[in-house]
Amino acid sequence: MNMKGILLVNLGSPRSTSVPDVREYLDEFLMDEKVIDYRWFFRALLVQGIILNTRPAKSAEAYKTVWTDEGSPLIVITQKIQKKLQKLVDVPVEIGMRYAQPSIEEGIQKLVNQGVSDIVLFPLYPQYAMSTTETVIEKAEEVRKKKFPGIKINYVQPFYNREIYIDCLAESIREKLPENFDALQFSYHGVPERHIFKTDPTNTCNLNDCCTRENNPSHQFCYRHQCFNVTNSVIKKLGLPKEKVMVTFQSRLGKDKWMEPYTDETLETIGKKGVKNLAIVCPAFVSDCLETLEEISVEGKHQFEHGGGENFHYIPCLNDEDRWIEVVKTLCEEKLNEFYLV
Ligand SMILES: C=CC1=C(C)c2cc3[nH]c(cc4nc(cc5[nH]c(cc1n2)c(C)c5CCC(=O)O)C(CCC(=O)O)=C4C)c(C)c3C=C
Ligand SMILES: [Fe+2]
Ligand SMILES: [Fe+2]
Repeated sequence: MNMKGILLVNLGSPRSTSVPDVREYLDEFLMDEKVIDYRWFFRALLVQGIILNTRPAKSAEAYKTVWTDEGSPLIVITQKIQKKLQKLVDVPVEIGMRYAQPSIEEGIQKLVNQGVSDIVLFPLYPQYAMSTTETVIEKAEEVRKKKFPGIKINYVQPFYNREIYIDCLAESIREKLPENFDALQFSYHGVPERHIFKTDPTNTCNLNDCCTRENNPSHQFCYRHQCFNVTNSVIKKLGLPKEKVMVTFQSRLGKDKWMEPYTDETLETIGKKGVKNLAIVCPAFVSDCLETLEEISVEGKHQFEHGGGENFHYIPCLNDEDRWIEVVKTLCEEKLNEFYLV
């Protein structure tokens, strides 16, 4: 029988906080056609001609504020998930990053070296997006065809609507919610609106009410729907009234129209509208990273306080919580078992 293994894939971080390492990372990341979806010439003009002149120095400073002795939080947490999962399953578990190191190719190579030929690859993103799930699968398929034509890869699908995940997220939030809060803000990583239209094979999403309607055919590929779906399912489990909940989108880059409302603008204004005590959670990320630890916990807190808010409470990601590792195990095992059916 073929030997099986698991590859956990996350986004990736720079090798270090030095400006050249951050530049190299941003170059690989932003030159991905699934992230900045312009034609090569215009993408290169924007990324290599403009963004890489100024952004690496700014991002390097931000990375320095979250970096730990062990390295980037995103990588360190992914390694912790790997170690905990390895204790629960009897097949090898490795990690790979979509950008920088350890690469998806390195992760697959480590599994192959242990005799694995049937791989369950888990993109660690709850919601589908062209710039996350889709680019991971495309890259893994490219690597498989070029370097490992004899192996099989079975992909764990976005799990935004899986009850085990929603239960886990809701419980994690419930434990960390402060006693008194005026609002709970769900801040998801944003994407340009164009990305949603581009990946909608049904052409039925208009980024309006349809994203919250039941059974619209575009939901499988609509990041906006999947964010609302997570929010609604979680608040139902928590028994929170809708009036106390906000959904916003963070981390926009460039001049395109990104999904609204924007997290930073919301944080600047809600204090004056009476939200003095705020809890905020970021369910587009399963592990804490630059975008949660710096953009939300530090910058977001300043924005909120600047706009008249008083108590800002950041709720960490699932990271290596035991109940989340159980969810990862279940989702991987479902896909491992599918190999027996083929
Ligand atoms: C056009 C640009 C970007 C799109 C589209 C995008 C989508 C997207 N990203 C994540 C998750 C993460 N992004 C992270 C950092 C980050 N993202 C962008 C740009 C886009 N992301 C940039 C330029 C950066 C780098 C940092 C910076 O300069 O601000 C991270 C953190 C990485 C880390 O090392 O900690 C994550 C995670 C999702 C989920 C997503 C679409 C849904
Ligand atoms: Fe991003
Ligand atoms: Fe939609």
